[in-house]
Amino acid sequence: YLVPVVILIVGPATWVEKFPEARGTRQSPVDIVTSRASSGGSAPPLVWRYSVNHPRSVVNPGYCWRVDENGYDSELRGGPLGSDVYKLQQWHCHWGSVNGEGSEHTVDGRAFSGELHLVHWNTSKYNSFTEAAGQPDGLAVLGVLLMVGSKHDELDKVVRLLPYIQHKGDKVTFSEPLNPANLLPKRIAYWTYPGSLTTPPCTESVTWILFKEPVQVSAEQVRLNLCYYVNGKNV
Ligand SMILES: CC#CCNS(=O)(=O)c1cc(S(N)(=O)=O)ccc1C(=O)O
Ligand SMILES: [Zn+2]
Repeated sequence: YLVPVVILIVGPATWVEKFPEARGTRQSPVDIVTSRASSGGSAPPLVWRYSVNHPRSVVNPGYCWRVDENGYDSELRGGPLGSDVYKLQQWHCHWGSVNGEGSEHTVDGRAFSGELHLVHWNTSKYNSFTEAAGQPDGLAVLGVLLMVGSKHDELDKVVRLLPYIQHKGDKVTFSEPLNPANLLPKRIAYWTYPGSLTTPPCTESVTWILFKEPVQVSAEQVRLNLCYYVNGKNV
């Protein structure tokens, strides 16, 4: 008695069929092999400024949760970004289906419980986020590795809203003051490399800046993210 087996192959292995960029030469994420990283030499300091008191929207785009900055002003400059100034467009989080895995980047083969991405676009050279997202120097993404530890109060301003965006396309707007700078680690040492979006269209338009120091989130905050992921609600 043969049981019909249907194997649905989705995910990175099939992306190249629909998104040719996915077979490029600067694809992300990568494993950071720390022994092969060169020192930053005389790169200028990386500096950022974010607006705090403006309405933001939390959206369920289907691959995690995303906070839109709604065009309010901000600046990221210096470090590997040359003389260009970048502006924060959105920030989002990647979680795994079980604790202890879920980050996109790994460090010496080690995965973390999640990874926060703050997506900025080059306002010195381009007129819109969409235009910048198609250019090799168009985007700069700050990556923050997440590990289980103490509760993260700033991130909790978003995590507590997740029950209201349980399905793909759901959106909730909030006005509580929030400073994205508080999502970053205290020690700002980072690895940087030219890469791509980690999900389709996998465009090779991202200067990745991944902070070395993980940030702690509580087990409950991981569980809250997982429960929506595990129940197939794609948050
Ligand atoms: C036009 C265009 C575009 C890409 N948008 S994004 O850069 O916010 C992004 C960035 C990333 S990531 N993980 O590379 O930062 C993932 C997903 C998205 C997305 O919303 O599609
Ligand atoms: Zn991301």
